[in-house]
Amino acid sequence: MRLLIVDDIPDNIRVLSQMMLCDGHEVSVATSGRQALKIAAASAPDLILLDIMMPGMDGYQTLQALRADPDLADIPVIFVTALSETEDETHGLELGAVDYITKPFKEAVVRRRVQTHLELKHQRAQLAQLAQLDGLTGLPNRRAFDRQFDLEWRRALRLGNALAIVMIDVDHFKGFNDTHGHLSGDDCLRRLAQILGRGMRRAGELAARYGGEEFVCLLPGIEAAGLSQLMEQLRVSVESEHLPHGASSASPWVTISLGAALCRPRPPMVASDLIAAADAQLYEAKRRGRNQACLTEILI
Ligand SMILES: Nc1nc2c(ncn2[C@@H]2O[C@H](COP(=O)(O)OP(=O)(O)OP(=O)(O)O)[C@@H](O)[C@H]2O)c(=O)[nH]1
Repeated sequence: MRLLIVDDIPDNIRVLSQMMLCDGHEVSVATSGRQALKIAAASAPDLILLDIMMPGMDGYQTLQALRADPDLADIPVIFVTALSETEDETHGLELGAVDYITKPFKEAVVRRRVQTHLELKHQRAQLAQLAQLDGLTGLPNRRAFDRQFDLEWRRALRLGNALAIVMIDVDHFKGFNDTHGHLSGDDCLRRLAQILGRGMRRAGELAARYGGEEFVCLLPGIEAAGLSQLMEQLRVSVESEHLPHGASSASPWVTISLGAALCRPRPPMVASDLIAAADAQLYEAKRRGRNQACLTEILI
C-alpha cells in the first residue's frame, strides 16, 4: 500500500518510514502541509500519517484542505502528534481523522492501527464497487448508470459533444418466463448482459441493467450512422445466439427491441429528456413488431 508521512521533523519521518517500509508499504514523505497536498494529489496515497504542529499550514488545516478536495477527501488520515490534550484529539477526530496517535508512540500499536485502517479502506472500496453492480447479471446497475449518465451529460454539455442512450427490452419476456421457467429467464438475462457488455468497445461506453428485463447503453461521442450500426449489431448478436423462445411473435429465438435517442446536450434540454425520447423509440420498435431498432436524433 502507498503511505504518505507528513512531519516537519526529519527524525520523526525516519522512524515512521522505517516501520512502514518494514511492513512492505511504499512510502512518500512531506515536511509541510502544502507539500503534503501536492504529493497526495500526484500519488493518491492509501493512507496519510499526519503531524499536527508544523510551521505554516498545521495538520488540522491540512486535513481540512484534503477534505475539501473531492479527489482527496476519501483518503484516511491518522494524526500522529505530541498534542495529547483531550480537546486536541477530539478536534482532530471531529475534522474527520480516522484515528489519533500520541507521541511517544508504541511501534507495534502504530503498525497495527495502520493495518486496520488500510483493511477498512479496502473493505469500503469493495462495498462501493459491489453497490454499483447488478447481482444477477454482473453488469453495472441502475445506480451506476444514473451516476455515469449524469457525468457524461455534464461533460457533453461542457464540450458540445454528442451523447446517445439506447434502451433495450427483451421481447415477450413474460411469455418466456411462463414457457421456460423463471430460472431460464434469469439465465437468458445473464447471456444478454454478456452480449451487451461485449458490444461496448470504446472508452466511456457503458451497458447497464436498467431494471427487470430492460437494459440501457450509454454512448458518448457517437454519431447517428455509428449508432444505427451498433444497434443492428446488438440486435443480430442476440438473435444469432439462438436461445429458443417458445412464446414470441417476433422470432423462434430470444430477441430484443431497441430505442435510441441522440443529441448534443444544450439547455433547456435536461438529461431525463434523452431517456424519455429513447423510451418513446423503444415503444415504437415494439409497436412495429419487435426485434428491431428505432432511433431519433434530437436537434436543438
Ligand atoms: N426471470 C426473470 N424475469 C424477470 C426479471 N425481471 C423482470 N422479469 C420479468 O420480465 C417480464 C416483463 O414482462 P412485460 O413487461 O409484460 O413485457 P414482455 O412480456 O417482455 O413484453 P414486451 O416487452 O411487450 O415484448 C415480467 O414477467 C417480469 O416478471 C428477472 O430478473 N428474472
